[in-house]
Parts: sequence; C-alpha cells; structure tokens
Amino acid sequence: VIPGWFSEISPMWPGEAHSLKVEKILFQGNSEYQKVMVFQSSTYGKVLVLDGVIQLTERDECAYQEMIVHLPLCSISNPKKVLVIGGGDGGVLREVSRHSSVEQIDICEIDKMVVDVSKQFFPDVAVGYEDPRVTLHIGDGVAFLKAVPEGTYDAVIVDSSDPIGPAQELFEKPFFESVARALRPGGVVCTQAESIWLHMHIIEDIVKNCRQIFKGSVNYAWTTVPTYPSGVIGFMLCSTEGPSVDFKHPVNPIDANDSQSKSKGPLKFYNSEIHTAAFCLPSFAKKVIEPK
Ligand SMILES: NCCCN[C@H]1CC[C@H](N)CC1
Repeated sequence: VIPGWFSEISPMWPGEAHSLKVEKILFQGNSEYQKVMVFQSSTYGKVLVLDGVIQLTERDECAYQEMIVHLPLCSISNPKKVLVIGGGDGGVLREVSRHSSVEQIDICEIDKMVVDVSKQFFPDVAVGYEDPRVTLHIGDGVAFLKAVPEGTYDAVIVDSSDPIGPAQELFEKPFFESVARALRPGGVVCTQAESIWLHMHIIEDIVKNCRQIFKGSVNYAWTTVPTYPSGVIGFMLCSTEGPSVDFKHPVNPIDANDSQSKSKGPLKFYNSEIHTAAFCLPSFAKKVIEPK
C-alpha cells in the first residue's frame, strides 16, 4: 500500500489496480452489508467506496449515471413508471427526474447507510431524492420485485455493485425473470453489466440468460468511466415482447429544457450521438455478445 493513495485491489480484476491520491478520509463505517468509505481525492473530488470497490467519484459519475438512465428512457416514448434497483447514492434518480413524462419513480436499495452517506457527502448526486415522484424502499431488490404486480413498470434500471457482495443475486437468472414479469409489454430494463475487458465470461452468461427471458430486443452498450476497473463499464439493454424497441436510435431524445432544471444542472456526458455510438462493440466482444 502506498501511503496517501487508495488502490482498488480485487479478485474481480486480478493483477491490476486503479489508484487515486487521497487528501483526506471523510467517513468510514460498517453497514449491515458492507464496509462504506468516503474520501476526498486529489483530482476526482469525493469518492464513494464499498468493500474496497470504487462506486462513484464526483468528477466522472455523470458518465455512468447519465448513460444507465438515458439509454433506456430515451429508447421508449413517454416513460411513466420507473423502478430503480440499487442506486442508493441517488444519481440515477437525479437523471430519471429529468424526464418530464415520468410520473412515478420507485427505488429499492438494500443498504440505508449508502443513502445516508450520499446525502451527507454527495449532495449533487443525492439531489435525486428531492423529487416528489420518488419513493424510497430500503430492502432487497429480489424480494421487492417478487411483490410487484405483473406489468407494472415501463422501465427498470438495475444500478448494482459487482457480483461479489450484496448485489450477487442481481446477476442471476431468477432476478432477470422477475424483472421481465414486472415490466409491461415493450417495457425496458438497463442493468450494470461490467467490463468487456475484464468480464467477458460474466457478460456471456448474462446475454445468454437475457436472450432466453426477454423476447423483445437484447443489446449491450458500453461507455468510458475512468475510475471503474479497465476504464469502461457496460449495460445490458433488454425489452419484453410487445411494441418493438430499437435501442440504437433514441425515439425520445432528452429535451434541452427537460434537463436544464436548476437543481440538476445540464447533462455533462449523454447526447443522442453517444447514445447510438455506445452500441458499437469491438470485434472480440461482438463475437460473444451478438447473435450467431
Ligand atoms: N451508482 C454507483 C455505481 C455503481 N456501479 C458500479 C459499477 C462498476 C463496479 N466496479 C462498481 C459499482
């Protein structure tokens, strides 16, 4: 360990570790589920770490939060009911609330400490909780979805951590089946889907499960997030049987004034061109992900 530096060492990305220079540790605690830490970095603003894994930094969180929300919501016209699984920091809520057609935003986060810590240290991320359309449920997303009436949601966003830890079940087939049941015909889901540089085997398994479960379209998109392992993160975008969804061409582009509300500031990363580009994959990934 280099004094004054945080290194993200994990068996999920063996032999490599991204490091950030630490100015000051601002919070350390143990929740019921994981170790929670916040530190002030030298060049990426404040950083949220769960069980030694970087979840977000103030400098680059916009890339992940904007893409995981606007890739699905800009792919369907008039999203009204949205469910967020995970996402306790509130960043996904901030982005969903830019869509004026949305009437109801439910969020199910298992770890209350993540919510409280985000409100205390990341107010520009946790601002999402201030939207009156938001209802916060503290609990297990797997159980929450089982209780959801069939066909309730237009969109589900699964903003999870990695498969090692509390989010493990969110990468397994039964969970994807419960998401499909909770979606209306032609409804969409977008999940955090790891890195094509590090996790092709996990992605292959997820794609196989999604193709069996989601009878609409199944696509993989990716983007750059400097402080995530290998500097990229991907998303599974799936739609249920019903009105067809073309994820690659946004039918519901985010409107300038929708996103210009004072509390949230302008979009820093997402736009319609980068939406379409996100689905372009390198050949080694196309081979595994795209249908034979
Ligand atoms: N809302 C915070 C983002 C959570 N997703 C991250 C994806 C990459 C992982 N290595 C860590 C969590």
